[in-house]
Amino acid sequence: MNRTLAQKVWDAHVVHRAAGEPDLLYIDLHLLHEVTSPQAFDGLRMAGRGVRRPDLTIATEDHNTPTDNLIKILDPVSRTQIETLRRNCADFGVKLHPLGDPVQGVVHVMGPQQGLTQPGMTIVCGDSHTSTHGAFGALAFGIGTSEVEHVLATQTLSQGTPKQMAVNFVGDLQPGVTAKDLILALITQVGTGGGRGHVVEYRGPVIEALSMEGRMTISNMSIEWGAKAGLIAPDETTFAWLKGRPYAPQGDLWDAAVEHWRTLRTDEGARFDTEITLDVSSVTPFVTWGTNPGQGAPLSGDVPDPASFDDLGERGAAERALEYMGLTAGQRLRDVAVDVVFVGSCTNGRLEDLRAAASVIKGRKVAEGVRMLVVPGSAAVRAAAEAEGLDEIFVEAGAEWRFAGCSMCLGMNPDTLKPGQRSASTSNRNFEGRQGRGGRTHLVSPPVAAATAVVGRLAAPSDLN
Ligand SMILES: CC(C)[C@H](C(=O)O)[C@@H](O)C(=O)O
Ligand code: SF4
Repeated sequence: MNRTLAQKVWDAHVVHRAAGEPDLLYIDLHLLHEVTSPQAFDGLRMAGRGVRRPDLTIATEDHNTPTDNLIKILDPVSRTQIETLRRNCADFGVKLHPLGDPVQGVVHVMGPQQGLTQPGMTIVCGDSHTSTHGAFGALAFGIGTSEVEHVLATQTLSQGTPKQMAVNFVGDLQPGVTAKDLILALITQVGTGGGRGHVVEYRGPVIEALSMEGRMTISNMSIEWGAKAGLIAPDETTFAWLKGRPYAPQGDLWDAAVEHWRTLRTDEGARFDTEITLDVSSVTPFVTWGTNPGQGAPLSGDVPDPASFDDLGERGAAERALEYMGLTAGQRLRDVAVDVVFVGSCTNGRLEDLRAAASVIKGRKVAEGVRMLVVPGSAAVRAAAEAEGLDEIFVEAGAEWRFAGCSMCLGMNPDTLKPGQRSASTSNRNFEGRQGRGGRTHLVSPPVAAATAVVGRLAAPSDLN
C-alpha cells in the first residue's frame, strides 16, 4: 500500500496492534523540561519504577530559567521547579543540561542542534511545540504529564490513529517573506482549529527551498492550528544540517542512516484525508492583531473590522481581541506603537533568526522608549552568534543580549510584559496574558521584529532607509 511519510514512521514503531485498540508505539527520543515532568517522576517513585531507557531520555531547563544570569533563580516557585528537575534527573539517571551548561536551552532548539532529532524517529515531550522536530521528518508531538510517566516507565506510548493531511505550498515567494510569514498566513487562512485530528505534512517547492531553521519555524507552529504533528520530508538540506552534530551517526553509520532516510518520503499515490494548498505568491510580511495566532493580517493592511467576519463566533472573538489589544478597527497596522520587542523562542530563536534580525538592526538604533530583548534559543546558539559578532550588533543598537531560555515567550520567568504593554514578538502564541498579565502580543518574524524595534511601530525592513 502507498503510504505517507507519517504512516511510514508510525508503522515502523508499532510494538503492539490489536483491532479496536490504539497502537502502542515505541518512542525513540523523550525530551524533558521542568514544567511537565515533576508529577511523572513522582508517579514512578510511588509505583517503585525506574526510567526504562535513560539513554533515550534527555532533559534541559528552559521555561523557568532567568536570562540575565546563569546562577540565581530568585522566584521561589521557579527555583523549586528547577531544583525538582535536577533531583529527579539525578535520582533516575537522566542526563540533564542545567542552567549554565553549554548545551542548555529551549528543548526544541537544543534537541535538533545536538543532532538528537533525526529523520524517521518518534519523538515526544511534555510540551505542545514538540511538533518542531517534525521538520526533520520525525513523528514528533507533545504529550501530557501522565503520558510522560508512561513513556518514562515503558519507552512506549498508546496512540489512536490520526488522520493525514497534506499542506502544499506553491507559487513564488516574494523577497523579504520568511517562513514565519508563511505559517502565520496559513493559520489565518485555515483557523486555529483547521488541523484538528490530523498529522500534517508540509510539502511543495517552497518548503523544499527553505532552510532547516525555516522548516522548524513552520513545524513548530503546527499545534497553533490544531495539528497533532507537522512533518517535512528529509532531503539533502536536512542531511547537510545534521552531519557532524554531536549525536548524529558517524562514518559508515552515517552513510547507512542517510540511505534509510532517503526512503522517508510519501509514496506516489498515497492518500491524504485532507489536502490544502497555500499559494505563497501573494504572502507579504504578516503580523497578528488579535489574541490567537489565527487572527493575523498583512503588515501592509489594517486592523480588521469585526463586522467583516461572517462567522458569528469569529466576529465575537475579533471584538474581544480588539478590546483586549487596545486596537480600533480600520487602524493601520503600521501605526501600532510597541513598548517591547522580543526576538527568541523555539519558533525563531535559532542562529539564522538572530542573523536575520541582526542584519536589519546593524548600524541602526532601537527607538527611544522601546526595549528590545534578544534571547538565543540555546546556549550553543548564543555561543555561535557571539562567534560571528551578532551580540555586538545588538548591543550597539541598544538591545539587551541575554542568556538562553524561553524568556518572554511566556510569563514563567522574570522576562514579562507589564500590564498594558505591547510587544512585537517572534514567538508563537499571542494569547491573553501569555507574556505577562495584561500584556499585548503581536506575533512577527525576526526581520519585522528588528525593523519594529528601530521604528517603534510595527514595521518591515523595507520601511527603513
Ligand atoms: C509549559 C509547556 C507545557 C507549554 C507547552 O506545552 O507548550 C509551553 O511550552 C508553551 O509554549 O505554552
Ligand atoms: S520557547 Fe515558548 S513555545 Fe517554545 S517551549 Fe518555551 S514557552 Fe513553549
